[in-house]
This record gives sequence, C-alpha cells and structure tokens, in this order.
Amino acid sequence: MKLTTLMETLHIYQLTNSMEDITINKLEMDSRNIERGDLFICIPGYTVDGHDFAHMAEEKGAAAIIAERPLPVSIPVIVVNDSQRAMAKLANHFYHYPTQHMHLVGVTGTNGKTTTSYLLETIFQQDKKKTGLIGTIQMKINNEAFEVNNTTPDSLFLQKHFAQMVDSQVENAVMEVSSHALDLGRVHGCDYDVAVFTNISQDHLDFHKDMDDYVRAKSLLFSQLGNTYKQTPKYAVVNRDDAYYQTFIKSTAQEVITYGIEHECDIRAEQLQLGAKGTTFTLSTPVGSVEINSPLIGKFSVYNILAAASAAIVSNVSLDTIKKAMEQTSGVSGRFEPVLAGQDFGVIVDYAHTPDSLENVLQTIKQFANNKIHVVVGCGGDRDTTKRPLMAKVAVQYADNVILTSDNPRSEDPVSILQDMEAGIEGQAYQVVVNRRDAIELAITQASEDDVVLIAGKGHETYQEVHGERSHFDDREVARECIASKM
Ligand SMILES: CC(=O)N[C@H]1[C@@H](OP(=O)(O)OP(=O)(O)OC[C@H]2O[C@@H](n3ccc(=O)[nH]c3=O)[C@H](O)[C@@H]2O)O[C@H](CO)[C@@H](O)[C@@H]1O[C@H](C)C(=O)N[C@@H](C)C(=O)N[C@H](CCC(=O)O)C(=O)O
Ligand SMILES: Nc1ncnc2c1ncn2[C@@H]1O[C@H](COP(=O)(O)OP(=O)(O)OP(=O)(O)O)[C@@H](O)[C@H]1O
Ligand SMILES: N[C@H](CCC[C@H](N)C(=O)O)C(=O)O
Ligand SMILES: [Mg+2]
Repeated sequence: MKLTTLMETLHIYQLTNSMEDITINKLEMDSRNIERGDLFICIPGYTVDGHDFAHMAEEKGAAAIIAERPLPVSIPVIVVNDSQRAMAKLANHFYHYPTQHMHLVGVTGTNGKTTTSYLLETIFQQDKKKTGLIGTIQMKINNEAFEVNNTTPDSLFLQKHFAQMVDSQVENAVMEVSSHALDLGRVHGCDYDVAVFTNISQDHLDFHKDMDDYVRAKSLLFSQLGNTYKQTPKYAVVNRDDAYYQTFIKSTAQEVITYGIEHECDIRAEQLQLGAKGTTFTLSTPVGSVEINSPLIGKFSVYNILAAASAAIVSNVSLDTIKKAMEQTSGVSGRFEPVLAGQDFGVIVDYAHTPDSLENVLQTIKQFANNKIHVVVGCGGDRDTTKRPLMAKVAVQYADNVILTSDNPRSEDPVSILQDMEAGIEGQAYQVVVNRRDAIELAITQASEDDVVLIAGKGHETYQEVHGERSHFDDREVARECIASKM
C-alpha cells in the first residue's frame, strides 16, 4: 500500500521528510522483524523503548517510521502523539477493516472469558458457521490453531489475523478482551457486534492502580461498542448477578441483554440442578425455553453457558442449536479438567489463578466430594502481589490438605512469593513445597480413595517460568506420571 494512502487514516501528525512514492510492504512494531519496505512503528514499552531501535529498523531497510518524536534517521519519520493509537488505526486501514466483514463477539471480565469464548465457538460451529477465535490458549481459524503470546494480542497481530480470517471466509469470530488490551488500545477499531461481560473480582492490581481503574478498563469494551463503522445492531450482554452489572450497563448506549441465575433478567437459568457429573437447567429466554443437560460442573460453569447462550441468541442462533452445542461440548483444556489414569481418587487440573476462581472451584469440589480435598496452588511472579495471601486463605478455608508451591515465578524469587502467600494463613495447617513437580507428587502420594486433588493455577499451560527461564511443564502430564508411580 502507498504510504500516502495509509496515512489518510491519521489526521494529526508531523512529517520530517516527503512520503511521496513510498510503498509500504508491511507494518512492523519490532525492529528485529523489519524487512525492506516495512513501516516501523516505535512503541514506548514497559521494558524498552521502541524509539531506540529506529536505527536498526533503518539499517534493515524500513521505508519510513512512525514515532512520538523526531528521530535522527534519514528515512521519513511521521510524528504522532500516541504511536499505539496510531498503530491500531494504521493496522485497520492496512488490512482493509477486516472486522467489518465478520460478526465479532468480544468477551471481557475477570474469570470465564476463555471458557465462554470456546462455548460460543462451539455454538457457532454447530450453527454451521465458519469461525475464528482469539484468546489465552490460542488463536483458531476454523479448526486450525495458532500460538498467541497474549490473551488479547497487539493491534497489528489482531488486524493481520482478522484479515486472514476474512480470507478464510470466517463469518463469526469470538475473542477474549483483557483489561490490559482495553487500556493499551490494542482493540481500537475492532468492530464488535456483541460485547459480553462475565464478572469482576480481584486480579491484575499490579497493572491497574485499584479496582475502580480495573473496572473502568473492562468497561471500555462497552463504552466503545458501536463506536465504529458497520451499521448493524450492537448488543451488550451483561451478567445481572455480578455486583458491577450497573457499571457495564451504564457504559453503553447500545441494546442491553442481561443474564443470570439469582435476579430477574432476560436470559435465565431456572430449575438448576448441580451434579457431580454435570448440570441441568431450563434456559429461559425471550425467544422461548429449552432444557440444557451439560457435562460441565459447578455454578460458575452455568454462568459461562448463560453468557455464551445469550451472545448466541442476539447473534440469531436458535435455542435448539444452542442446546445441541452445549450438550456435546466436553469443556475447555485446563478448565476443571479431570486426570483419569486409573486411580481411585479424583484429580482435577484447573486454571484458577485468582482468589475468586479458586473459591468457586473449591466450593464446587466441596459440594460433591465424599472424602478429603487436597489442593496444590501457587501464584505467578511479576503479577498482582495482593492476590497471594487471599489465594492461600481461600485454599485453607476449603481444603483439608493445602500444599503451597510455585506457579510461574518469572523473574521473582519463588520463596518470597510463597512467603507472601503464607501471610494470608492464620493458624491453619499447610505445607510448602517450592518445586511444583514435588508438590504434585506429595499431594498424589497423600491422596486416599475418594479424595479429590485440585492442581490449580496453570491449567492448559505447557511451561513453567522460573528465574526467567521457561521449561516444559504440564500439570496433567506430571499428575499422570505421579499416579503411575504410586500404583
Ligand atoms: C505489560 C505488557 O502488557 N507488556 C506487553 C508489551 O511488552 P513491553 O511493553 O514489555 O514491550 P517492550 O519489550 O518494552 O518493547 C517495546 C517495543 O520495542 C520493540 N522492540 C523491542 C526490542 C527490540 O530489539 N526491537 C524492538 O523494536 C518491541 O517490539 C515493542 O514494540 O507489548 C508486548 C507486545 O505487544 C506484549 O507481548 C507484552 O505483553 C507481556 C508479554 C505481558 O505479560 N502482558 C500481560 C501483562 C498482559 O497483557 N496480559 C493480558 C491479560 C491476561 C489475562 O488476564 O488473560 C493479555 O491480554 O495477555
Ligand atoms: N464464570 C466464572 N466465574 C468464576 N470463576 C470462573 C468462571 N469461569 C471459570 N472460572 C474459574 O476461572 C478459571 C479461569 O477460567 P477462564 O480461563 O475461562 O477465565 P479467563 O477469564 O479466560 O482467565 P484469564 O484472564 O486468565 O484469561 C477456571 O479455571 C475456573 O477456575
Ligand atoms: N493471564 C494471567 C494468567 C495467569 C496464569 C498463572 N499461571 C500465572 O502465570 O500467573 C496473567 O498473565 O496474569
Ligand atoms: Mg482467558
């Protein structure tokens, strides 16, 4: 694309050199990936400043640079106030506004985004749609999976892959929208048709200054809904049972659909029966009622089903299709995933890494457990430190045998993370085993018939990051190995 054409989307900028006759090969925010003819966008990051790599980009053949200040290079520099924001607009323009050509659902909230997104993808596939999905575990285009580094990647990645989805005839896409992404403008220009709110509880207070700031960031998905190009109806899908529901409703000028269990709302789960092997309820909606028999377990799973079903209903999917999809799905990788290796006790791997999700999962296990509950849990390093004592407190409140261990300590000292966790425990018994494999092994060794071992925090993850080094680690694999050596 001609640089002059690309720049039509930016209205306020200064230019240090003529940009006539420059053709842009692709947009790039990382100097290490620059190829001849690319437009390099300098982003001031949390670790380094992209402006410091302008020389490298020039040497590698960049045709021009977007920056927040003039730079000593000989290629044209286009100076903007906010290069993240400019990048989102340029990426959208460069890839021809791909989200205008699909039905796009964004899911935000503290817990349940990944699960709700997968449930919705299953419903859309049951509805015979070509689908796209972007989230914590991976990106999917129809049934092909691709790796992602963030739950909600940067705008360049997003628009590029939305364009790939358009090329693959994707009709319906669903994505998780993290509070970081909303705050950093990664999703500016994404033309959502439906915004879904799951719930709010404490997380990410390292990044956001307090809960109000965190909720404000999440609510941007709703305030920005319809703030785009496609003139189609937009819907805000809101959990009526969450304490913050009003904030999300008031943030949007679009049509609101509420869902829930406890309160009067548009889409509701009635005659709810929570069982150890699955859940049954009547999905009561403005377009009729249908009975759902889901293999998913726990009240929190019902909320995820309701969120997905509500988004599907406003996306014109029939109740019959929703029912079929919800009865066939076997759940999401690493979310309340049982490890079945012939043992006479239960082992569950779950991605609970917040106080609220840990409490939900332990409450669910407690409801059905016939014997002792063991929990192996840690907290991530370089993340919200205030959730550490709270997670430990929840663990001792519900479990009979608590083993505190390492999650992904990242750059932090594993022992000091554990000390932060221990500060939340007053008087109750617990064990500390720094090495995660040893901790899992201990729990499995100590488990007796009909006990349940919950291995929390890492779910689908297939690595562990200790002292900044990543190595292969999969809770499910380790659990299987420990069960095998016990038998
Ligand atoms: C705090 C944060 O969000 N960081 C994100 C940010 O990284 P950063 O600011 O450290 O980037 P940086 O390394 O300083 O680099 C700045 C710029 O210089 C460029 N650069 C750098 C080196 C070089 O040699 N040349 C060069 O051009 C980089 O490409 C970049 O454009 O930009 C990166 C690229 O987009 C992100 O991958 C990275 O996410 C990191 C991995 C991260 O951990 N983010 C978490 C906090 C996050 O965003 N989580 C949310 C929510 C998770 C959930 O609850 O589900 C998510 O959406 O994933
Ligand atoms: N609706 C819910 N309410 C509370 N807890 C939930 C809910 N759904 C799932 N959980 C718990 O939270 C964990 C994470 O679920 P999920 O991956 O779906 O959430 P997420 O919002 O995508 O998380 P992340 O922010 O890490 O991407 C699950 O393993 C489970 O323990
Ligand atoms: N999206 C979350 C995932 C946390 C998962 C946990 N295993 C950890 O590494 O802290 C985060 O980046 O904070
Ligand atoms: Mg997720």
